[in-house]
Amino acid sequence: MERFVELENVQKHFDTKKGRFVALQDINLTIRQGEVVSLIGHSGCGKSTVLNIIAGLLEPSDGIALCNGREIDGPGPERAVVFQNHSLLPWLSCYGNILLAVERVFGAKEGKAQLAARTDAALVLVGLSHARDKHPHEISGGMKQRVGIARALAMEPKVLLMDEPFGALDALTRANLQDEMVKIVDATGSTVVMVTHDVDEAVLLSDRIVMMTNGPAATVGEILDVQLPRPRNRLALANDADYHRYRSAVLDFLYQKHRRDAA
Ligand SMILES: Nc1ncnc2c1ncn2[C@@H]1O[C@H](COP(=O)(O)OP(=O)(O)OP(=O)(O)O)[C@@H](O)[C@H]1O
Repeated sequence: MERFVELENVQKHFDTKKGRFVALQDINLTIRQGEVVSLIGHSGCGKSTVLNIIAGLLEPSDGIALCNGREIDGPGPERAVVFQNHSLLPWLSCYGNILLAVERVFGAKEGKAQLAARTDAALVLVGLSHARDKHPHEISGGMKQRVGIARALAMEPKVLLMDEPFGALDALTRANLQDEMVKIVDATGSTVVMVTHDVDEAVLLSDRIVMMTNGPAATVGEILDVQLPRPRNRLALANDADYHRYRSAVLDFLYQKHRRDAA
């Protein structure tokens, strides 16, 4: 598989009132096309900073970030982001929110019918056709998050970046959405980079789990290859020895090797 996102010796510091704070140091990571990669680590270790560098929302202080062989020099539709809080426009319907993004990306070269077809297809993908005309305040948190995912996918990004996309949801809704995401990833072959705190989510969804050390100067500690066959099924995995082995490896990294006591 082709190298797709590359971080080479990335360092990121922030100049604060108290002086320079080095958040990331020596981050080296290569993500291949079609791969689902999770970033996991304790709070504040720099997961979002890594994601934001790939998104082009933050610039590395040193080193280089590449997408498809080109230096990332700002946000772009090839790298769509889904945040924890859906960030939908409240005055637009579900359909309108997705259409807006679709128009931005494809509006210059496609007609209205094509743009509408893209929008409808995205709603179908996340099972939300029935809610197409509803506004964000009329739907649940899980549905809003699905609209956010549909909006990102409708842009046909080369990489889908997700920052704790299910973090604000209750456990059941989160599980449902994770299951949907498993299917969407299988169906679309998307390249996904996802920040998560949830070990089960990481194992269920990922091809590789990037485990980060604690900051300051956080870096990639270990990378776990998750070789569970796809399609994956939550119930079947509950009794799968390999699943539990992967899960234990992540827990061991977080709570033995890189334990961080509560502040
Ligand atoms: N703009 C900024 N200015 C100063 N420090 C920052 C800034 N952005 C992030 N940091 C610091 O950099 C470190 C990494 O932050 P980041 O948000 O990437 O961590 P995280 O692993 O995503 O955390 P969480 O899991 O709690 O969301 C933290 O110590 C944070 O306080």
